[in-house]
Amino acid sequence: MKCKKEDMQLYAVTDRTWVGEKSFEEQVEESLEGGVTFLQLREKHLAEEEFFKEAVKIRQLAAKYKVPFVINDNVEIARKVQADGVHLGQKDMGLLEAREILGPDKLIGVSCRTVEDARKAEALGADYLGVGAVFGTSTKKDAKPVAREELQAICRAVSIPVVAIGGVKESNLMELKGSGVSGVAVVSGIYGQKNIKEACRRLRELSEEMTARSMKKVLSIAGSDSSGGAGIQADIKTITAHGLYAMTAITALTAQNTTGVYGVQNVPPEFVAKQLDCIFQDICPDAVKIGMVSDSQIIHAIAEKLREYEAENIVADPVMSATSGGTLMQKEAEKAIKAELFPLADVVTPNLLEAEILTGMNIHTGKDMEKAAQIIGEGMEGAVLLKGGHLKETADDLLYFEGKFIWYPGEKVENPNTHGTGCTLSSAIACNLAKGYDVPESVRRAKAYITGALRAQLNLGNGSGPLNHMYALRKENVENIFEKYMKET
Ligand SMILES: Nc1ncnc2c1ncn2[C@@H]1O[C@H](COP(=O)(O)OP(=O)(O)O)[C@@H](O)[C@H]1O
Ligand SMILES: Cc1ncc(COP(=O)(O)O)c(N)n1
Ligand SMILES: [Mg+2]
Repeated sequence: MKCKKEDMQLYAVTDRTWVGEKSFEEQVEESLEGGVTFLQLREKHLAEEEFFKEAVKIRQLAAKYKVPFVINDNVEIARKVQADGVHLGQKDMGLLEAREILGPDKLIGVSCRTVEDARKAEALGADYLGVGAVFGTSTKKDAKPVAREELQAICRAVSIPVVAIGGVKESNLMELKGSGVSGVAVVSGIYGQKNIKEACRRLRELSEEMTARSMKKVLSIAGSDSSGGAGIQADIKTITAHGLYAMTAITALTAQNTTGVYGVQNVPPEFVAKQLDCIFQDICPDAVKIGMVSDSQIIHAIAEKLREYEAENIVADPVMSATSGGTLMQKEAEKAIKAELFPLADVVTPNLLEAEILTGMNIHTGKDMEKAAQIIGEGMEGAVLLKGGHLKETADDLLYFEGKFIWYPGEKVENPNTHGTGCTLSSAIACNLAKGYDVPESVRRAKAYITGALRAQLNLGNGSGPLNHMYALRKENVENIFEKYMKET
């Protein structure tokens, strides 16, 4: 399909009614900055020559933001400025004629209001449909709203993307949930607003929520911790607390609690690979965190699959032992993790003890940490985060990123319950990478999250207990949210 459903998320239709202090181009650029995903230039009264000049400028802007750009009605201008396509209303030039002029590769969008028209347009080769008006609109006063049932039926009848148009604004956008549309087309809700960029940001967020495409997915490849504080369980809680969707590939079962590790059962490497096939062939993750991987065959299987599926945003935590002291990685696996997983990672997150083993040096001072991070980073394109949780006075972490050192100073929280801190930190970094933050910002945000989870002072079990992953959702907040939900449903 030439036109992706995601492109329809926030489809802006220009209107020069509100040109004043800001020029038309400034307004369009602001909307692109705010997150518009598709741009239609709509001019009703410009002379041909001016329309052409303007279209050239707007086309460049759209290209700068890598957003598809179409012209309303005017196929000739679309051809001359080499726009990505054209949008045809019911009374505009016919689809076949436009296709003849523009060729097979350009996008042609068609306005329609009924299932019959929608089917016809798809059969004639339309790339997407604009259906409306879905609400009463100030732009087209005579446009009678299309009933929700009809909109739903249209979305079911065609396989090309459908964008809802007509009177869409922040206050009514969510009413389109469940209708099957791929996004919304907005005119005055964008260009009639004082702060266009902010309006677009909010509309985009709402539209993503409406189409339920907004949830990023994070995969944890790690071991299960029966006590729920580290490993897979810590990762699922962390990912969920970040508002994201958690998936898992389990590498080992551990029988452990806050006092120790009492047994480990590794999962056969082929079965780790099988879990990864199932994940990547269906719900492809936006980021991957790797935790406990106890032998080199499992490591090899993981590396192979991550390469095969070209996984992105990989955080590798070289877990060697539990806070309580139990061994979680066999000695022979140390080399494999360095050789096979580190080169694939965007960030690796050793603690001080792991860094000593990986480098063979003793680490006591900040300078030692810098030297160790540099050594670990050799032969890797990604960054090294050397965690300072085991320092005596502070909890300063060090990031070695693109040849530079970035320190994240951290106060040492008085809390003996640190089971799962490393797991939690690495999955929080993966969450932030999935959300689109760069590595230094992802680390900053993850560090803030872990500090809050330690400050919450949860105290469970007889040994070094787990963190409160849910601390940001205080009890009263959760209850309020739930109460509100119960009233609404
Ligand atoms: N007592 C503490 N106070 C504040 N931050 C801590 C404390 N213990 C650990 N951290 C932080 O938790 C994260 C995990 O670090 P660390 O405990 O060293 O890893 P690991 O769990 O792998 O041993 C780091 O950001 C570290 O600074
Ligand atoms: C299954 C499993 N994976 C990892 C850890 C390390 O935990 P930490 O986050 O304290 O380093 C653990 N204890 N158990
Ligand atoms: Mg650790």
